[in-house]
Amino acid sequence: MIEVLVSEKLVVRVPCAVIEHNGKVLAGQRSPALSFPLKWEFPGGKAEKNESDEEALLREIREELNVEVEIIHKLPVTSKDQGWREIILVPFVCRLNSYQITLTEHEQILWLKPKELPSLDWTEADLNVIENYYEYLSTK
Ligand SMILES: Nc1nc2c([nH]c(=O)n2[C@@H]2O[C@H](COP(=O)(O)OP(=O)(O)OP(=O)(O)O)[C@@H](O)[C@H]2O)c(=O)[nH]1
Repeated sequence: MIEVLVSEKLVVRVPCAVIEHNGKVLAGQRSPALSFPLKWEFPGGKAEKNESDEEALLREIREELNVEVEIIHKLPVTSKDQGWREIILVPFVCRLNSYQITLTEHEQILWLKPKELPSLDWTEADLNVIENYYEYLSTK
């Protein structure tokens, strides 16, 4: 009999923020020292145990950008199989509540008009987020 070992895949839930300000959206470039070096992403990060998506998002944004944001809309959850793990992105459209951004993790940030977003080299999972954001904008 052939035995097949089916290992459980790690599933990582990552709330992230599409932060709007003055008609533009914030994109963050990952550090060259991290996984997916220099790829662009929406700021956020892995939720900790017993933390809601919203709590994790607000904490990550404080940690990464040192600003407060307000959640205004939840976009559809999107997932990406990365081989050894599955990333579940939980995106929220947010507005900035404080304006002095201090970067603690990202290489750089850019403020782009929504239509300019596809010009960057995003992590694969984010392409769905951008599509869903456009869908949201079209219904506003
Ligand atoms: N914050 C954020 N993470 C994203 C996005 N898209 C995407 O694939 N990810 C992935 O989700 C994971 C989020 O992890 P994290 O921000 O908490 O910490 P990290 O970079 O050290 O993670 P890692 O070392 O596990 O890859 C990263 O692997 C990141 O590449 C996104 O738009 N925003």
